Amino acid sequence: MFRLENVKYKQILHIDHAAIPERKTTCIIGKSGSGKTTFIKLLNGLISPDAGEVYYKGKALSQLDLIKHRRRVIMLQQTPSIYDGTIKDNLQIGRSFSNLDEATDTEMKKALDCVNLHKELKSTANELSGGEKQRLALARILLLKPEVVIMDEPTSALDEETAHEMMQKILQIGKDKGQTMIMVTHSKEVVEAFAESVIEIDAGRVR
Ligand SMILES: Nc1ncnc2c1ncn2[C@@H]1O[C@H](COP(=O)(O)OP(=O)(O)OP(=O)(O)O)[C@@H](O)[C@H]1O
Repeated sequence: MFRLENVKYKQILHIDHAAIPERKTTCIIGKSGSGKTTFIKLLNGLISPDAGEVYYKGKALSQLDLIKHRRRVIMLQQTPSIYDGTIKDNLQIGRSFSNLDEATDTEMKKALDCVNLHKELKSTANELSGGEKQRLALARILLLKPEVVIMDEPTSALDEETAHEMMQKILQIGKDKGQTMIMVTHSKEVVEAFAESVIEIDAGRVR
């Protein structure tokens, strides 16, 4: 689904070749500072390589409309963006960015349930804890229909048990929708339990 050929980005990444399969869960692993976040930013076009090319379904990203690309390839950043307003506002804003109709209250409550966030839709989003904000951002993604979901350490602010349970649900939902899931993780347990493909980055290179 993704292919990187001779990609260079600053002094940070030098990728001769890497590929990510469609409709599978791929984990990106590697030490802190090795270039994992930079790697996934290249995939959704948040940054562009200085040399080489990233291909999505055989098309060079440099030739694609990146705004449209980012609706198909959604990225959940390490520190999620939470906007002023209620939980409901924060869920709807994702829908509107993706040009989708508003979600119903029932759909929103179901998404919150999936990520074990048991709060009222009218609660103020910025009063949530760090882990709760992370789960709200995940729920926002559950209400969208991307082809690819990229997550940067999605459960770093959660305890192990909650993290595992939630990942299981999110990845299952992704599979049911036929989505490709890509996830940066430091957790060996997550890799063992969920990875169908693994890319290890070591000092900016794929091992
Ligand atoms: N815009 C930038 N300009 C220059 N250097 C950068 C930039 N962004 C990141 N870096 C550096 O590139 C290296 C890789 O960063 P990156 O965030 O991709 O690592 P990471 O593997 O995701 O780390 P972590 O696991 O700690 O999140 C780091 O040394 C970082 O300081």
